[in-house]
Amino acid sequence: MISTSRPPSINSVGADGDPFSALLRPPASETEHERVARLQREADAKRISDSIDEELKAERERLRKSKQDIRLLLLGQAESGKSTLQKQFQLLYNPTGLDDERLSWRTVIYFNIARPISRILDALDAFGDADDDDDLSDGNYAAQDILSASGLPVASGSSDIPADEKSLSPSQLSLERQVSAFRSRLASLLTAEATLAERLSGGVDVSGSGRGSVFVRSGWQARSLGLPFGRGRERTSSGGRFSFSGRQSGDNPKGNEVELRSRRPESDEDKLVQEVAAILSSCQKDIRELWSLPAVKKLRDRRRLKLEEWAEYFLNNIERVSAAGYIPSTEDILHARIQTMGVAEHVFDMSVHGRNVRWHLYDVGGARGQRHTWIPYFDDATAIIFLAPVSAFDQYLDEDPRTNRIDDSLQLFKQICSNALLKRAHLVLFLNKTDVLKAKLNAGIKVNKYITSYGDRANEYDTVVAYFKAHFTQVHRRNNENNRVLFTHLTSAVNTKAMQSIITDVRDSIFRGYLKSAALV
Ligand SMILES: Nc1nc2c(ncn2[C@@H]2O[C@H](COP(=O)(O)OP(=O)(O)OP(=O)(O)O)[C@@H](O)[C@H]2O)c(=O)[nH]1
Ligand SMILES: [Mg+2]
Repeated sequence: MISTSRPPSINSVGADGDPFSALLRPPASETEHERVARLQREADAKRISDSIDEELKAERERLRKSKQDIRLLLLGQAESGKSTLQKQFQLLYNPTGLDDERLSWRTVIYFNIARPISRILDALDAFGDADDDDDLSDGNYAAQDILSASGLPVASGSSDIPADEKSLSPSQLSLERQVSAFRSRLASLLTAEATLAERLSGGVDVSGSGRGSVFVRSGWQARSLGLPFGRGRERTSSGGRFSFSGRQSGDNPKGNEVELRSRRPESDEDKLVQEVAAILSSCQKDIRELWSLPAVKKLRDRRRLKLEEWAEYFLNNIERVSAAGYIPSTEDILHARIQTMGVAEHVFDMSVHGRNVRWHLYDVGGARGQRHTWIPYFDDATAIIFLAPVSAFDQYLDEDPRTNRIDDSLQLFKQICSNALLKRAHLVLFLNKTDVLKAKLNAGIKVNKYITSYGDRANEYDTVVAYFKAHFTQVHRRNNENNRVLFTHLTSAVNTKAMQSIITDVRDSIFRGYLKSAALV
């Protein structure tokens, strides 16, 4: 048996020759002045040590609490509507946040107008008024291909219109001359397109972005309001995630928002926006004329020119959007298009059935080149909303023009359903852009022309939606080891009224699952 003696008390160590005690003891020759300095040093060291202990305790508490946070991933291919859905969450849970950003959306909206105008002119140059019946599988891709091969000048400021024709309005000239006249009259807007793109992207060029789309990181709002990137509403957490804050003010001091407002008028970015606003208002009539040109309608009808839904929306609203003093409406912001780069985190504090829970929404970039950035967010995801745009049956990926968008969505959904890291996450599917689907079917676009397996089923909304829904459900069923329930909604992410009730439904079902799993832990 081992016998131990009682350890010496701290007061007795010096006396029994303990070496540590001897080291800690002040020298016998210590003067009064040295003693005061030593005591001061010891007090300082204790204060620092106490504050480190406090920080560690707070960090442990923050981690403990954050484990109880809900983490919701918005996943889906590019253009599926993830950022639009995030805006709907913002409208519901942090509406003032959207107000703060309202003016900065002008940069995006002006870009969303300048880009399609340049595409319309390119398509007119390439195809003119040709009455051929060539029906291409994808007008945009083919048009782009032909355009790049044709080497046509884009956005040229000069024109070779004879002086006596210059006073004529474009509609009074032959189509070729009209296009040339439009290019000349819209030259400053066409030039502004590149400057707006540069301003939005902060000079970051992402390869494979297709059709010259502009990718932005979260925080672009601050940049477009004249703040250096990384200030204002953005912060980078230790994990390198970008985030916007909702209601809470912890890492988003109110002072920054005040600064955002007060600095806005002098910024260079603002000058650019004001210049483009002036250009737009001066060439509004030409834009309207170009947009209502029969040759443009013909190109669209013949699918030689496929404009995205946001391009049509802003061109249809050009009068209002290009009016002096224009301030984007909430609907305009919901329609504005800008590609997400990486992962943007948005934090909302929500009270659900009397319980306060912090929600982290992760809005990811959906283009193929962006998908690798999703993985670090998988292991602690509480829930996923997967968005599949069902209107995209006649579209192909910008990143890979041979892949049909619906096909890509199904492949991606399969990967998400079968991913081991995500197997415990609550799964919600939004079959989105149902309004665009309806419009396409009403315009007579045939599903079976793009998706041969559709066969001779009726080309009407209910049948088409049921067909796509069955495919997604089947993918889920075949990749559902955990017998996880799939919650499906038919959505139009730009429809605020409908979305608010769907979001509330989804929020409640996620919250119920969250409470259930918390009870099991
Ligand atoms: N009409 C209509 N437009 C929609 C709908 N959902 C999204 N959009 C528009 O489609 C465009 C693309 O939507 P985003 O939310 O930016 O797409 P995203 O999934 O975030 O795309 P990435 O950031 O590239 O991954 C925007 O102009 C939206 O306004 C919808 O249901 N109906
Ligand atoms: Mg996005």
